[in-house]
Amino acid sequence: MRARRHIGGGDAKINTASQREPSLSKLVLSSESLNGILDGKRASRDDLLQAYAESLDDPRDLLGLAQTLREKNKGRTITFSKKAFFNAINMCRDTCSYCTYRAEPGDAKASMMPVSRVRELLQMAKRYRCVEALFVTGERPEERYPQVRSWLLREGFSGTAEYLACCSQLALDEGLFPHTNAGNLHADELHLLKGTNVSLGLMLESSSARLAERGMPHHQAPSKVPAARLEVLENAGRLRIPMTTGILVGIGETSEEMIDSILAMRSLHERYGHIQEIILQNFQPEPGTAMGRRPGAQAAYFTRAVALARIAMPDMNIQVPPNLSPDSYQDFLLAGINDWGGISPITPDFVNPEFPWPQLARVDGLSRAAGFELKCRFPVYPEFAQMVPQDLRERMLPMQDDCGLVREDYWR
Ligand SMILES: O=c1nc2n(C[C@H](O)[C@H](O)[C@H](O)CO)c3cc(O)ccc3cc-2c(=O)[nH]1
Ligand SMILES: C[C@H]1O[C@@H](n2cnc3c(N)ncnc32)[C@H](O)[C@@H]1O
Ligand code: MET
Ligand code: SF4
Repeated sequence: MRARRHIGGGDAKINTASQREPSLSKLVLSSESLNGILDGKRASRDDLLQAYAESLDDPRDLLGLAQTLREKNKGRTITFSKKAFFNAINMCRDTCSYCTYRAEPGDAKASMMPVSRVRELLQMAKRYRCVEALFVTGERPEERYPQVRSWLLREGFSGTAEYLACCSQLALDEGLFPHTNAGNLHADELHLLKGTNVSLGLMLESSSARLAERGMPHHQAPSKVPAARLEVLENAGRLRIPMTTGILVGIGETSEEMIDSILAMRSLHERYGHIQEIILQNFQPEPGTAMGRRPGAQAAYFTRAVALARIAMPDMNIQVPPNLSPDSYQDFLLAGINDWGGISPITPDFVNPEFPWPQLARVDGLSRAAGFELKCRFPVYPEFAQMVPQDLRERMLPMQDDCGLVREDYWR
């Protein structure tokens, strides 16, 4: 027997959305398991597999439930981070077949940012009233390239982590808040960076070891073996570091593997309580890479992945970057997201350089038209700020509003 239930009928809070999605105001969930989740039951693996399978015929229940859970837990706020992207060192020990970020020493796009250039860009970022300094590097570049090691030594550092700690301190001194994603780091490196970063990032990408097999995207990327990524994320949990993680959708995983990846992130958070947000990144083929002629993640599949993440983790912060879906990103507001991630007024997305950031005014307008209020957050979400060292937290106070977000008069 299938349970039927009406939710949200006549509820003023979903009026705007129902203008875009007329079915929502009289949402009927036709499966018993979805109704249970709506009532607060934790979604099981079978629930998610079934919800996905049923959504192939008609996605409305899946999306309706995701949107309702989002509203219940996150209200009508959509956040973003006003950031500058520091392409710190883009040489990399690994080679992922989707990646156009990595460079060989001597390439025109090779980057090793001297501390002096980092400081200049920080000052410009501050003039544009950015809040976040996002530091990104390849995977342990000095282990593969002697040129990188000797450059680091000339700059006065024994390795990439030490260099990043110095860059992060500079960011704090210029009034920005660092968030570093340098790939897999050892526990002592995580500990070092916790001292200067309000959060760290490490994409799980996928929990499927199959993707590291011959002919698959992570075959030449030992750091992307799921056990290795999960170990770093666990170490970060033991160190109580607010972590951003996420998955890359559409790189050859099955829908079952995509669901297992979502569950792997949920399990980490249930054990350590430190996953502050989950990024769902849709694969976009980049010219010149091994996967450059593959199709990008299919929009309908990706949207289901977003909704499943919300259903698996009703109160998680869930992010989709707007630049990778330039014509349709506003649709993800109705699939359960509550964050747009970093948007930069001054630097490109070095990972997907073909995809410029949208203008803030446009993101603001589209969010508002869908019934959501755009707010600027720090690279650490308010509910995770208590995990941040006291001295860093104090630096946030003057820029902070009553909710722990960035004051309007600072960023607008
Ligand atoms: O908030 C984050 N966003 C991260 N992002 C998202 C990024 O800011 C953009 O939203 C996407 O690159 C959009 O293309 C990354 C994007 C990359 O392409 C590569 C690495 C990252 C890493 C992070 C990260 O650690 N934290
Ligand atoms: C920094 C993050 O960027 C993502 N990433 C790397 N290459 C691509 C691509 N072609 N399309 C989308 N995301 C990508 C990965 O998830 C990586 O972890
Ligand atoms: N190399 C790191 C990773 O893949 C971070 C940057 S990827 C462009 O996790
Ligand atoms: S995605 Fe990260 S690990 Fe993979 S090749 Fe690019 S820089 Fe290296």
